[in-house]
Amino acid sequence: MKTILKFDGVSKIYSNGVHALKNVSFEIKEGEFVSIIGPSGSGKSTLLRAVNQLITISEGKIILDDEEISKQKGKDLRNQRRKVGMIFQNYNLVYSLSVLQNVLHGRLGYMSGLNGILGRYKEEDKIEALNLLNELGLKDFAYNRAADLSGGQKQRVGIARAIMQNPKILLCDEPIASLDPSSAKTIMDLLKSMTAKRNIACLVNLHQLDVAVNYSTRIIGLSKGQIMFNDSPENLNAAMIEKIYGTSRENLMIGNTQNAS
Ligand SMILES: Nc1ncnc2c1ncn2[C@@H]1O[C@H](COP(=O)(O)OP(=O)(O)OP(=O)(O)O)[C@@H](O)[C@H]1O
Repeated sequence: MKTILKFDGVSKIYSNGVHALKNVSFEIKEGEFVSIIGPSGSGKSTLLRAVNQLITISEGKIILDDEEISKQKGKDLRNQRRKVGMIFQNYNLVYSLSVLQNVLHGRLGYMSGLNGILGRYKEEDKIEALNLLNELGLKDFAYNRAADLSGGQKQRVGIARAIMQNPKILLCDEPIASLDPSSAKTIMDLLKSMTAKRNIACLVNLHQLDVAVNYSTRIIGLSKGQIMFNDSPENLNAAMIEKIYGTSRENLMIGNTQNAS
């Protein structure tokens, strides 16, 4: 399997002096589903935002699909960013627009500025967007305003928009943090199945340890900006959990630990 993302000795020091990432190195291969866990402030969001240069790293290299994105600028950076789909905790939809228009926004990075502003999408893009909405159980909502949907449905639109971008990797920043447990399961199941089917890698920030264990092919555990663990979920034992969170498993809200389907 091809490596799609590589962090090589990456550090990030914010202007206030906080050392949010310390010499972080790891690789993600095509089709992998990798969760990043760790206590609040351990650097999970910083790591995710570094991937497509939403923040500039202080040291090291980030290689995305064989090119060093941490050195790229302008058009090259824009082209690289097309390979990275994003899923947000708060969905980041345009609520005044229809569900279909929101999904089509996934194609904006491939269009000229004028065509994008005027919403001149290709017919094949519209067909693909409708097919994706069908796959996600939202076809009947295609012409509703995004504002009318429930949280779980909004996140499904977020997934459709990200996949519409034809990415090599999806970055998901706490994708289920705003959802009830049932919608959260639906979203995790969809994220896993839709990315596996398309061989898209998934890098997911999670606060829910049980979810990370149930869904991931690999878990990266961060503590104070450093990688403490980078292995399969089966190897995440109680001692390691304590090392990552600085507290025992009993003191964490874990939830149920049944395997995901
Ligand atoms: N823009 C910023 N400027 C200065 N410091 C920042 C900035 N963003 C994050 N930090 C600091 O960097 C450290 C890591 O933050 P980060 O948000 O990456 O952690 P996190 O693991 O995602 O936390 P949480 O789980 O609470 O979202 C924290 O100490 C945070 O206060």
